[in-house]
Amino acid sequence: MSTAQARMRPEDLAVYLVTDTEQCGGPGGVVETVRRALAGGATLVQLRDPHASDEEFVRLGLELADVLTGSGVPLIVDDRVHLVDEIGADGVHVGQSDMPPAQARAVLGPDAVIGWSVTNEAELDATLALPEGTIDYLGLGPMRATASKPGHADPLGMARLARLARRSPWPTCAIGGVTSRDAAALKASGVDGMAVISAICGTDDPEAATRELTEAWARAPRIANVLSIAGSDPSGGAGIQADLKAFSANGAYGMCVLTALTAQNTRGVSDVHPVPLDFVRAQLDDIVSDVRVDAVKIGMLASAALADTVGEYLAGPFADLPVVLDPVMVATSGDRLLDADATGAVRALMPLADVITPNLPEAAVLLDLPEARTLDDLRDQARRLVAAGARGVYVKGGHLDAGATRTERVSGAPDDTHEGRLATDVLILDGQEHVLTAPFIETRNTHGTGCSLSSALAALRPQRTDWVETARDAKAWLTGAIAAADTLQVGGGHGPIHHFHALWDR
Ligand SMILES: Nc1ncnc2c1ncn2[C@@H]1O[C@H](COP(=O)(O)OP(=O)(O)O)[C@@H](O)[C@H]1O
Ligand SMILES: Cc1ncc(COP(=O)(O)O)c(N)n1
Ligand SMILES: [Mg+2]
Repeated sequence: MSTAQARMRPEDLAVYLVTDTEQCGGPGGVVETVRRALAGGATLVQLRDPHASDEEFVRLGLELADVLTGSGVPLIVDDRVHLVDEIGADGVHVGQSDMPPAQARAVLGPDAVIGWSVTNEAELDATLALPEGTIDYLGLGPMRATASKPGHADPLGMARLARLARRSPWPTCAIGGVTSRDAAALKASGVDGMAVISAICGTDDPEAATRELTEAWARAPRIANVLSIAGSDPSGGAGIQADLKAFSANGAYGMCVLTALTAQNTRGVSDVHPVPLDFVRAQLDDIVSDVRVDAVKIGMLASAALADTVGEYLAGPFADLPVVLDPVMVATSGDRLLDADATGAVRALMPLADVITPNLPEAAVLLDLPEARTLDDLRDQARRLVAAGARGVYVKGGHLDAGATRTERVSGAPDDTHEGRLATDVLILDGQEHVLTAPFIETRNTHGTGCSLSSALAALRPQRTDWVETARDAKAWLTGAIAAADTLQVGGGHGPIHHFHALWDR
C-alpha cells in the first residue's frame, strides 16, 4: 500500500494512549482522562477494558468517539472486532490470542485500521506472511514486565525491540511499561511511537503526563551524535579510528576531536605528538557551537594539561550528557600513552564521567595499588574506584589470568553455564555490582578492544534505557568483534578486532 493511502500514519503512533478503566477510576474517569490526554497532545487513543460487558464497552466507546470528534485523533478499540462499527471507531487492535487479523480484515472491510501485537521474531515472521493490506501497524512488546500483562514474562529489551522495528514494513509502537524516560531510547530504536497505559492513566494529571511524553518524543533524536575525544592510531585499530568504527557499527553518528597523533602500528607506539591545547579547544568549540551532542567518549589524553582542558568541557557544555571515560594509560603493546605526571589529572575527571572503563593496569595506577590478580581483587578495586569519586565503574578483566577467570565463576553471571575460560568485567552503578561475562576468545588480535568497548558504551547509551542494558549489549557486540578479528589480516603484532562483524556478510 502506498503511503498516500495508508490507513495509519507513523506520526499517529507517537503517543498512543491505551485506557485502563480501573486506573482511571471508572468509566467517567476514562472519558476525563482521554479529554485531558488530548489536550496534552496524545496522537491516538485505544479503548481497552477486558472486564466490561459489551453494553458498557459500547457506552464508553460512544462517549470517547464524541470526545475525539474533530480532533483528528483516531479511536481504536481493543479486541472487540464486532463493536467497531457500532462505536464508530477507526479500527481495532488484536493480540495473538484474539481474532486473527485476516479474519478481522474480512469482517471490517478495507477502510478500518487493524493493529496487531508482535512479541518475538517468530510472530513477526508469521505476520510477514499475511496477505498485503491485512494489518496497518504493529504493537511491539512487552518492552519490560508490567502489571497489566502479568502473564507476559519475557520482556523484549531495546536490542530485540530495535531488531523487530527494523524488520517491520509497518509503522510500529512499543508497549509495556513505557515512560517518558524511555522516549529517547525508543525513538533511536526505530519505533514510531510509545503506547502507554500507566504513564497517563496512573497519574493525577493526565494532561501534564501526556505533554511530558509528547515533548520527550519530539525532543529525542532518531540517530544519536556521539563524540570521541581521543588520539589517532594510523593502523586503524585503536584510538579515534576504532571509536568511529565502533560508533558506526552501533548505530550512532560519529564525531571526533583529536588530542594527540601517535605513530603506531599493531606492534607498538613509536612516537606521540600531542595536539596543542588551543587547537583542542578550537575543535571542541566548533562542535559545541554547531552540533547537538548526545554522548561523549574520552580516550587518550596524553598530558595533564589536556586532561584539565577536557575537564572544563565535561563540567561545562557536556555536563548533562552521558560520558564514558576510558583512562587510557598504556597501549596493548605496553607503550605509555599518558605522561607519568598526568595520573592525578585523569583521577580528577572521574567524578565528571558517568562510567570509567579502566583495564586492570589502569585501575591499579588510579588507585596506587598492585594490579588485581583475581576476580575478587577486581571487584574490590571497582568498589575502591567508586569510593575514590567515580560515579560508575566498568573494570575490564581482559588482562586477568586464565586461571582466575576459570575458577572464580560468579553465580548469577549471565554465562555461568559456559564451559571454557571467560572474559569477565565488573560494573558498579548506583552501589550495585554487575558481573558481565563472555566467552574468552583465543586470539592475538585484541588491539583496540578497550577503545572499542568504551565507544560502544557511548554509542549505545542514547539507544538504551539504562547503563546496565547498555553495558550488556556493548560487551556482546565487542565479543563478536573479537571473535571475528582473525578474519582481518592487519599487521604482524596485535591486530585489530572486526568492528563490522555483524554488518559485513562474510
Ligand atoms: N581474548 C578475549 N576474548 C574475549 N573478550 C576479551 C578478550 N580480551 C579482552 N576482552 C574483553 O575486551 C574488553 C577490553 O578489555 P581489556 O583488554 O582488559 O582492555 P584494554 O583493551 O583497555 O586493555 C573487556 O570487555 C574484556 O573482557
Ligand atoms: C591513540 C590510541 N588510543 C588508545 C589506545 C589504547 O588501545 P586499547 O584499546 O588496546 O587499550 C591506543 N593504542 N592508541
Ligand atoms: Mg585500553
